[in-house]
Amino acid sequence: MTPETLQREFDVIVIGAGAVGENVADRVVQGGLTAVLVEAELVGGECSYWACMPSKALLRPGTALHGAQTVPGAAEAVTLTLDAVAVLKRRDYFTANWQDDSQVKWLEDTGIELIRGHGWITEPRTVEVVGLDGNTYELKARHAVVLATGSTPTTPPIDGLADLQVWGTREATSAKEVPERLAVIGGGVAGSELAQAFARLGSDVTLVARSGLLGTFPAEASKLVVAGLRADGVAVRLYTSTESVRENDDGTFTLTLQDQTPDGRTTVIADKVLVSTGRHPALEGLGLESLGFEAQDGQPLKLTTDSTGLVQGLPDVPGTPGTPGEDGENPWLYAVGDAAGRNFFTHQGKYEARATGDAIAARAKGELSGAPEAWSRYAQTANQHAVPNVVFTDPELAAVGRSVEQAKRDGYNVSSVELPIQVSGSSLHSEHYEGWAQLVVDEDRRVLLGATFAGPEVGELLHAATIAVVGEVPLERLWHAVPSFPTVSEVWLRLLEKYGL
Ligand SMILES: Cc1cc2nc3c(=O)[nH]c(=O)nc-3n(C[C@H](O)[C@H](O)[C@H](O)COP(=O)(O)OP(=O)(O)OC[C@H]3O[C@@H](n4cnc5c(N)ncnc54)[C@H](O)[C@@H]3O)c2cc1C
Ligand SMILES: NC(=O)c1ccc[n+]([C@@H]2O[C@H](COP(=O)([O-])OP(=O)(O)OC[C@H]3O[C@@H](n4cnc5c(N)ncnc54)[C@H](O)[C@@H]3O)[C@@H](O)[C@H]2O)c1
Repeated sequence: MTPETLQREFDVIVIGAGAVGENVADRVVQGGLTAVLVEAELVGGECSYWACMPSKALLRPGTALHGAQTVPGAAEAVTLTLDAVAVLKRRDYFTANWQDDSQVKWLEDTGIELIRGHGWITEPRTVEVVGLDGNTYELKARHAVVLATGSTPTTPPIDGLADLQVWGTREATSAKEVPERLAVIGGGVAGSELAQAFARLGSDVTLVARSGLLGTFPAEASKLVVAGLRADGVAVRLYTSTESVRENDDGTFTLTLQDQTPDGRTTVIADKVLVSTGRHPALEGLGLESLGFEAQDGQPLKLTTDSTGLVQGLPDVPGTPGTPGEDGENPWLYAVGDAAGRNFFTHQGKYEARATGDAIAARAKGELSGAPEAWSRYAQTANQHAVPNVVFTDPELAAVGRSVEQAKRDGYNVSSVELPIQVSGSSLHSEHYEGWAQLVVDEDRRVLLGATFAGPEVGELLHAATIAVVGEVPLERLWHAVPSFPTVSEVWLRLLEKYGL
């Protein structure tokens, strides 16, 4: 067939069909508008195929086995090692073998149109797509264009690295074999989770972190994860920088590391190197320069959005229809999820998507003008107060809201209360259960600003804290939320008692 140029018009164009883009499109269609999703790869995006789902599928069997190994009676009944082939097979199931048919079916059922190809903005409210079918699409949006393009790994400036075929998180989460020796560069969430997953699958893992591990968490919490990784045989190298990476003749890699010891330089040899040193919004090649946005100081381009996801600072081009006036009327460009650069979590991106989709529909119907009220369905207010975050290592880390330091920086009159988790529920859970919990309190209002938990399976404790933070539940009322006996949640009671209630 001869390639064609096809012109189409929709109420809303969403570029990027990850979990976040899908949710924006869903909400605008529920709001009575038409929507098209433009997707260059797989519908479902990073989370479904190369991030959350496969990484958790790789981790869960190890956590289940370790759980059984730490409970007398069960320990005697289980073997000591995972069946790596079966684990990889289960991971393949959770990624649907990297096929997006079921997600495409959901789009069809929901009334969302899909155009496969790379899209970019050519002028206000106009997106061009080079379709994977060979056609070119010129799309016009009556109401909004939404950037839900996700994020891109940030490559660290390590000598030699740029020339080598190393793993990023995509290669690690979709690995077909377990490497004998794996070196992980980056002590953040992805590095910690994947180091443990591969160690438990049988790799000899070295994890190199230039500072502490999981440095956004309180040290008492992250040190439990360091201990957990070391117990699994991971060589955790903290406060160590990677000077260079070289490929050897036999296809292995040599990392030269610098630590803080006097003659602090060592080498590590690995069969695979995983680089997991953070991500930045995927905003390149989207035509944003044509709208006047430019990257600053050699850093990747970053956008600023308001509480509805509306991109701020869109230059007003006189005489161009569809550009916002100085008072912000006629808004049309939004960014959500990883592309918005605020949080890099699927759940929070989907939350942003729901608010943005509803705001677009409400603005189109004249039901919303200007900025929405905080905590209304159109505002991403939780982004400022209560972003939940679980690290799925074993033990897990779970946090929501402000840390003590953040709360002080934001001008709150802060106190905190901390405890090791030692309740009947934790001792029943497993032998030698080790955990730690912290509440961060706004002393002026006597409400929670944040909470952190560390320990086996504490991720499931987090939502109670999220509700308390979002609900601004006074501590005196929280006292009446009685945790069941004998659950690990009894740590809430101990924390409130220690606080003085
Ligand atoms: C290893 C790993 C594990 C993770 N685990 C978790 C977890 O357990 N829990 C959690 O909450 N978060 C987790 N995350 C983060 C989570 O994956 C992201 O926050 C989430 O995927 C962001 O969703 P998104 O829709 O914004 O972007 P994406 O999922 O990246 O989707 C963006 C889509 O846009 C498409 N696209 C980009 N540019 C264009 C273009 N110009 N034209 C057409 N299409 C385009 C891409 O192909 C992609 O499909 C993890 C991340 C990693 C790396
Ligand atoms: N469970 C989850 O929710 C989950 C799991 C994995 C990833 N994610 C998300 O994906 C994103 C990417 O994960 P990530 O672990 O790559 O990012 P991250 O920001 O969590 O960690 C990056 C780490 O790399 C280190 N680093 C940065 N530059 C470096 C350099 N030049 N040399 C050595 N170390 C360097 C940082 O100090 C940091 O510890 C995160 O923002 C996270 O939100 C979430």
